This record gives sequence, C-alpha cells and structure tokens, in this order.
Amino acid sequence: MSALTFPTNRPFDLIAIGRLCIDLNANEIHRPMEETRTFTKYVGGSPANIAIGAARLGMKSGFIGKLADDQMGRYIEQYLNDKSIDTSQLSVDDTGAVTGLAFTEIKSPTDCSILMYRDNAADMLLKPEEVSEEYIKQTKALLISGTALAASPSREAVFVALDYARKHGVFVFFDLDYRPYTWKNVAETSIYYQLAAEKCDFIIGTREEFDMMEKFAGHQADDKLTAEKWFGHHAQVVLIKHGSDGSIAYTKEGGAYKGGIFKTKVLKTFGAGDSYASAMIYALMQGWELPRAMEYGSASAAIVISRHSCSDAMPTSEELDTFIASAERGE
Ligand SMILES: Nc1ncnc2c1ncn2[C@@H]1O[C@H](COP(=O)(O)OP(=O)(O)O)[C@@H](O)[C@H]1O
Ligand SMILES: O=C(O)C[C@@H](O)[C@H](O)C(=O)COP(=O)(O)O
Repeated sequence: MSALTFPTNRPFDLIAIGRLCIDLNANEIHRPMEETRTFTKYVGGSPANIAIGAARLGMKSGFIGKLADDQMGRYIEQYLNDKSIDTSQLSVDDTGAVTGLAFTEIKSPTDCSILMYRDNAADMLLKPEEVSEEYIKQTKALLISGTALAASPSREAVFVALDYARKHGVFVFFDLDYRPYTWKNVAETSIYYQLAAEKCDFIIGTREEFDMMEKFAGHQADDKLTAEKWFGHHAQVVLIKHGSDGSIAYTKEGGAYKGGIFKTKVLKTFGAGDSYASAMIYALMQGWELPRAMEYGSASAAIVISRHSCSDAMPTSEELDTFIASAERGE
C-alpha cells in the first residue's frame, strides 16, 4: 500500500481525548496484590500513555480531558506540561469527582492484572461543550479511546469530537481500549463501539476487543472478516493485535500485513498496546509504509514491557533505532 496521508500545515500532530489517570505499579514484583505494600506512581490511562509516547518521539501532542480538582489531577497536568503536551483543553471537575487509579499486580512476566478504582472518575465527566471545534481543526490526527464511550457525558463528548474531526479532515485513530468494568452490559458496549468505529480511519484493538465489538455480527471471530466490515465505512486500516503472537493489519485496498515481535525480557504485560500505538502512529505520520510502522510499534512495546511503567517508559526514536538494530526477532 502507499503510505497513509494526513492533513498538512496544522500546529498539532496528534490530539488525544479521554482518560487521564494514575497508575500505581507494584514495586514488589512476583507476588500477589494482597502481599504488595508499595507502589510507584505514574501518569496513566491508555490515551494519556499514547499521547505521552507520541510526544516522547517528538510529535506535537495535545489532550482533551477532564481532571479531578485534587492533588492527583494537578500532578497529571504538571506531568503533561513537563512533557510539552498541550494542556489548554483540560477542564477541571467541580463536582467532587476523583482521579481514576489503576493498581497493577505483577505476579510474573505473563501473569499481570490491574485493579481499577474508577467510581466517580473525573475523566468520564468531560462534556460535549468542553470539546472545541477550533482546537480539533488544528490537528492532523485525533486519537479516541473506547473507555470514554462507556457513559455520558464523556460518550457524547467523544462523538462531538468525531464529528468535528470528520468535518475538518482530521485523520482519526480509534484504540478500542475495552475495559469491561467501565461498561454496564454487552449490548451497550458493542453498539457504541460500532457507532464510533464507523467514523474512524484507523481501528486498532486486540482480538478480544474486536470480539466484543462484533458480539452481534453473526460470524465467527476472524481477522479478515473483522476488518472488511469497516472498509464500508471510513476505515482505511484495521489492525488486530495478538499479544506475543504479533499483529496483523488489513487495508481497504486489500493488503494484509503481519507484524512480528521482538524478543525482550518481559517485566510486565501491560503497556504493550499503548506503546505499540504511539510508536506506530508516529511512524505512519512520518510517511512510513504500514509494515515498517508496525515494526516500530512492536519495538516500542518490547521496550516498554521490559520496564516498570507505561508512560515514563516510552522510548525516544534514538532508543528505538538502537533497539531495532540489535534486537532479536521473535517467532
Ligand atoms: N511477550 C511479548 N514479547 C514481545 N512483544 C510483545 C509481547 N506481548 C506483546 N507484544 C507486542 O505488543 C503488541 C501489543 O500487544 P497486545 O498484548 O496484543 O496489546 P494490549 O497490551 O493492548 O493487550 C503486540 O502486537 C506485540 O508487538
Ligand atoms: O489505561 C489505564 O487506565 C491503565 C494504563 O495506564 C495501564 O498501565 C495499562 O493497562 C496499559 O494498557 P495496555 O497498553 O493496553 O496494555
């Protein structure tokens, strides 16, 4: 396929919308949460991680979201400012909502889990009127993330952002980012995922995430069938991630590209998807062909899963180039 095209002459490369949270990653690894006493605090939330990863690679990034009016909210804003991510479109909650927390348990390199504290999380309170059309028309690409669709008003805020993006020719990436505990039921999840996916140019998710979206599709889980459904709407690329088995991307023109993995010393499994997305988006926006962009994403994932955090661990392009030059490819 030829490289994807993005609008030019816009001040922002990538604007993300959705969740800004805190990750508390267990310091005492290889033991269950019940026995863990100390955690290290990082900025987290899937779209935040992707924006941070993109900024680390030199992209001009911005964020649309809602922060809690608490110490954690202020910490997040300061962190984004330090990383040169534009925070002008972050609003602050005035209802007493809190910052979402993700406590992570690292039992082994293959057995990790996340314990989320998200009752009354401020990020879900972003309102449609807090999304600026003027802001969205200044970016080449918009990243939306599925969790923000789980409830009103952030659901409507994302749909408003999608409408502005379509109106102004902004390229839209959709990371499915399905977190079951934020949703009420399967039908609602599947329907809203589909309504959003119809408006997006590039859809990325794990096989399990696509399975959720296709709950009522009436066909067996099949990557090619999954992809084809979206080419009748706006999608140009559908990418399905398969963990340590790599990934596969289908293009509207009929191409299929398998993405491999890099061997790495896995510390924890989470963060793979966000780092993959950020580096792949960066690479695509440099004008690279899809297979090379997928390789860049997979290298970033291999680096991040060998480190303790997600956001702080995002690599620079120099780190990625050095890694790719010497790393061993997986099966
Ligand atoms: N054990 C692993 N070793 C090397 N790379 C991995 C491993 N697990 C995942 N990756 C890389 O990260 C990408 C995304 O991982 P995946 O687990 O599918 O996403 P998510 O973190 O969103 O669930 C994979 O396509 C692969 O490139
Ligand atoms: O998304 C969250 O709220 C938590 C993340 O910050 C977390 O570290 C994580 O789960 C990363 O997700 P992944 O990249 O999809 O593995």
